[in-house]
Amino acid sequence: MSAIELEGLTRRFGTFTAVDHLSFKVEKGSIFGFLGPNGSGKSTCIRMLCGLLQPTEGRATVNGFDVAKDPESVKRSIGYMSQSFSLYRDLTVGENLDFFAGIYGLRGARLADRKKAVIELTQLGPYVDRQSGQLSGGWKQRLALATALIHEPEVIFLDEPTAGIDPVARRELWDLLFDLAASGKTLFVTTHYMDEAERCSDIAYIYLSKLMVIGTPAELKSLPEVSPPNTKRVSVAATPPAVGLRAAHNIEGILDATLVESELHLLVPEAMTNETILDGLRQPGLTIGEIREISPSLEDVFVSLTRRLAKA
Ligand SMILES: Nc1ncnc2c1ncn2[C@@H]1O[C@H](COP(=O)(O)OP(=O)(O)OP(=O)(O)O)[C@@H](O)[C@H]1O
Repeated sequence: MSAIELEGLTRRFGTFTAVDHLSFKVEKGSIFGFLGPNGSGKSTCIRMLCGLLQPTEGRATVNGFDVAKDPESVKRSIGYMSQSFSLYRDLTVGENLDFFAGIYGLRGARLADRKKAVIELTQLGPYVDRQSGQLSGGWKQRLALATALIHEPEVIFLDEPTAGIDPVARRELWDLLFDLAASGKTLFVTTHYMDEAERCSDIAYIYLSKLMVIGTPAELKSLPEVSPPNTKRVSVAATPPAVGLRAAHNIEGILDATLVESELHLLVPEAMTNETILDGLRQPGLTIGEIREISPSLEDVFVSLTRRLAKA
C-alpha cells in the first residue's frame, strides 16, 4: 500500500476548478516534492489530503484512510505543518508541545516519551522554557515541526516549511527531514526553492490545477521536452544579465534561453560551436564569461515545460 493515493482528485469552488483530476501515488518513506506556481492548487490539494476539505470529485487515501469518508482517522494519522503555523506565542516551547499533545490525547508515560523524542530530534532542549514568541524564525519552525510530530504520525504534510528562514536554518531543517524519511516517515512537501526540490526523492509539478509531470529529479531532467535529442544545454555568465538574455534570443538557431540567477542557460543544437554562440552574444556593453556545458537544472525543467504549455 502506498502512503498516499489520489485518483482523479478534484475540487471546484463554484465554476472554478482549483484541483483538476489529480492521480498519483506517494510511496512510504519518500520525500515527495509538490511544486507549482502560486495559485496552482497545491494548498487546496493538501487541505483535501489532510481531511480538512471535501473533494468535489475523485478520491484519495492517506495511510489507507479515505479522506472524504474517514477524515477523522486521516487527521489522527498525519502531521501538518503549514506556512502560517499556529504556535501559541505566549506559551513556552514545552507548553506548546503539551498543548498539541493534548489535542491528540497523549498522557502520562506516552506523553513524556514523545516529548523527549521530538525535543531530541529537533534539538529544542535548551529552549524548552523559552516563550515561543521569542524564538528566532528557524527555531519557531523547528517547534512547529516538533508539534506536528508529537503524536508520531506516519505521513507529514509540510506546506512551505522553510518560507522566510535563513539558508543555514533551511539546510538544518532539511537534515531533519532526511532523518525522518530515513526512519520510514513519508513527507509531502511544498516549496518554491529549487535547491530543496533537488533533494526530494520524487516531484509532482502542478500547473493551472493539473498535474503536469511526475518523477524523480533525474527523470524530469531527461524528459525529451526538456532535453530534446541532438541538443545541448550550456551556461554562460553575462553582465548585465538582461542584456545578455536579449542578445541570446537573437543567436541564429537558438532553441531556448533563460536566466538562472546571473547566468544564461541556453538550449542549442548539439553541433553549434562555442564560437557561434560567442559571436551571437557579442555586443557593446556586454561582458561574457566562459561557455560550459551543463545538465538541465530543475528550474530549466519547469521553465521549459511551462513555456511549451503556454504555447500549446
Ligand atoms: N475557499 C476558496 N474559495 C474560492 N477560491 C479558492 C478557495 N481556496 C482557494 N481558492 C482558489 O484556488 C486557487 C488555488 O489556490 P491554492 O491556495 O490551492 O494555490 P497554491 O498552489 O497553494 O498557491 P500558493 O503557492 O500561493 O500557496 C487559487 O486561485 C485560489 O484563489
